[in-house]
Amino acid sequence: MAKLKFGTVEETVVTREEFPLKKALETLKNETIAVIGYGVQGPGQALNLRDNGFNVIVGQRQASKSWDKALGDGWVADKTLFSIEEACEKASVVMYLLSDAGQIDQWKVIKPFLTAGKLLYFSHGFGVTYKEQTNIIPPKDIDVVLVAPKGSGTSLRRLFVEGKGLNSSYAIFQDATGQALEKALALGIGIGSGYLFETDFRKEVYSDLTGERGMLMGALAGLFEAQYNVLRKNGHSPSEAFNETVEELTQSLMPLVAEKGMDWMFANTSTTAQRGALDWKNKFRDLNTPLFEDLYASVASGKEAAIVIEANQKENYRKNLELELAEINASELWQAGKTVRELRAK
Ligand SMILES: NC(=O)C1=CN([C@@H]2O[C@H](COP(=O)(O)OP(=O)(O)OC[C@H]3O[C@@H](n4cnc5c(N)ncnc54)[C@H](O)[C@@H]3O)[C@@H](O)[C@H]2O)C=CC1
Ligand SMILES: CC(=O)[C@](C)(O)C(=O)O
Ligand SMILES: [Mg+2]
Ligand SMILES: [Mg+2]
Repeated sequence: MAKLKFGTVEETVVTREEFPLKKALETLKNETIAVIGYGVQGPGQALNLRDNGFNVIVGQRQASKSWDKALGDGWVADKTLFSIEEACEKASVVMYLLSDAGQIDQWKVIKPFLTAGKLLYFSHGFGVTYKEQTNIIPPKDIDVVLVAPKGSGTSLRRLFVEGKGLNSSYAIFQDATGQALEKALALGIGIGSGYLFETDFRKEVYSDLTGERGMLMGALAGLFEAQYNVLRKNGHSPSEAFNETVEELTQSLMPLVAEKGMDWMFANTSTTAQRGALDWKNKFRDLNTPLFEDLYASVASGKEAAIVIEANQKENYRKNLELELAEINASELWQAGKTVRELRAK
């Protein structure tokens, strides 16, 4: 495993060069891999494994949208597509990719199939870390590992089809067979990860929940709204407010950050922008640090997990979520975005 310097800190990273697909296939050649759940990660991981030549089947609740999606992707009922129970029975590797709430609900169903020597795989540290709330306590005589793609299952699949890879983190919670690490890395390569970063279950879930509630999704969405509203209140048109809040960020500036970092983005903007942004950066950092501290504490205390679990148990959860998303879509900000996107020159 490669030791790479991140700033001054050395970390373990697994590369496709040292763990090529051939080695991954060899490692798992006697395994039947069942991907349980066909929502967002399920399809991405299952299709990449299938295309990479692994022996993979899908387990999914029948009479559901996800079941139909699996059929549409070429999984065949009673051949490669089964009920959750049947798939778990056939499998030696169970990839538990139901929603985190679904995992709690179905744990009693899959647990009897987790017999000695099998491997249980997660893409999140949620279930195991918050065990007081989830009751997900794996039997002692199985391997328990995690490979968590750092992005949407949709991106995992898209990048794979383009011949690229999405990076993932990996962790070993339990090594009953002595082969847990080898198998976890083989699965990580098999699902189409580019590079694999070492972590543990707790760190994965704390950082992931912080990231998605914070910068990656919650903070981003909230800051968009705040700036857009202020511009609109001061008489700017929707297109102007949208362009200066979202469009320029996604189309021009973030690609520069992705390419070569923040100083590179700054270096490619005007001196006027640079001076002002460098000063305001510190104000935004200092004002938001306490909010991020609150967020991390809420994650670490298990409060965020409790909120998710409770919300997901509500009968009308999906419907309410759709209403919330529809409300965002209907807002002037995102309606303006729709028109602006149509005006992108091809
Ligand atoms: N969405 C993503 O791109 C990412 C997800 N993850 C993790 O991967 C895992 C899977 O997440 P997603 O793909 O987002 O899940 P999802 O929310 O798309 O749901 C996956 C499947 O769970 C099934 N399901 C839900 N509740 C059920 C129940 N009570 N009984 C039976 N089946 C049920 C649904 O039919 C669906 O096929 C989670 O641990 C998540 O945190 C990790 C990285 C990114
Ligand atoms: C896509 C991803 O990595 C997230 C945001 O953490 C998630 O979907 O849970
Ligand atoms: Mg997440
Ligand atoms: Mg994530």
